[in-house]
Amino acid sequence: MKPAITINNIVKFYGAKSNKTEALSGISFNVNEGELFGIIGPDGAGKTSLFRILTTLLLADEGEATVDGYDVVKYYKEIRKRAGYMPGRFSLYQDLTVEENLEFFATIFNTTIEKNYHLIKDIYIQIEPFKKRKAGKLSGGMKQKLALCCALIHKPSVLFLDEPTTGVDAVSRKEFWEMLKKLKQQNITILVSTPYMDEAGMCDRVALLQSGKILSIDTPDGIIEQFQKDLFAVRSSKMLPLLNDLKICSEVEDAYFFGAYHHVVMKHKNEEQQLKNYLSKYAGDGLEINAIRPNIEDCFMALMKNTE
Ligand SMILES: Nc1ncnc2c1ncn2[C@@H]1O[C@H](COP(=O)(O)OP(=O)(O)OP(=O)(O)O)[C@@H](O)[C@H]1O
Repeated sequence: MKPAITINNIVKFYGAKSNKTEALSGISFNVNEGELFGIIGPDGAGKTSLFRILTTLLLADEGEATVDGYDVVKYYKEIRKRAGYMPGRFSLYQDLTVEENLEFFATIFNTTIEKNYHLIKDIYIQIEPFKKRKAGKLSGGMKQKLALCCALIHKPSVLFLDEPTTGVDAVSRKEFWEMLKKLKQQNITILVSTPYMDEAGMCDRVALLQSGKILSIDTPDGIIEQFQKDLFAVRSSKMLPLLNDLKICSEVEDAYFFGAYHHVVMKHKNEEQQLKNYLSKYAGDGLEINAIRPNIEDCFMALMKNTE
């Protein structure tokens, strides 16, 4: 399969020599044509820096990258025609209406809303009733839909979406991913970043990014399969002392809060009985110990622990 994006050993620093931040430490990976590829990482992982380099808004200090076959430095003008970019913040003109924002983005790309309406139709009809409303007065979910329409209006072949679902409610987040799946069917390559691990499952492949380094790249199932340890969800009515006890248990590799439970990673296989014995003092406090399958967040936690 032909890569739509190639990233080869990209390094990015900020600040003067004495106070340097290494935002990206030699990142390399490819995104295939028509792929929905997710970059999952917490705040400060380097997601925005990478997006700005790929969309030709920032120069890397080392390495090369191409988008749609074009080098991001030499052929930046070509890339600007071919890439759609939805930055995390400030992509809309708050004082322009919905309609005016869309018209503005169509005009700067020398096209019209009519010409590419088919691309945005499914998304735009959801905000059309509010087309006379100023963007600044829209809800988070509506802003997100409008920003996506604006990024699509010039018919890009590659779409860069930087944290499009941050600060958006759970229903709108789900709807947004459904929209991305539909766009993928139109053979648009999508690189999307998110701090929400639960969104990883919606991507064809994901890269887990932490402190400018890639911890793993694989399909969501592939990442989960790499997790080879026994994992338990544990709870009782005394969650804090329970966590403290788990953290000092010699058989436990890691223990952390996870919703209503603690997730407990064991050092060795088949030690459920040892865990039960160790936690027996919580038997009268509604102790529950369930063996579970890891999710992406567990994998991320384990990978981060390995790089500490
Ligand atoms: N202009 C800048 N000057 C100095 N440091 C910067 C600058 N931009 C980013 N950084 C630092 O580089 C690192 C990566 O930031 P980046 O914004 O790329 O990450 P991110 O994953 O997008 O996180 P966030 O969602 O918080 O923006 C962080 O440590 C950040 O503080």
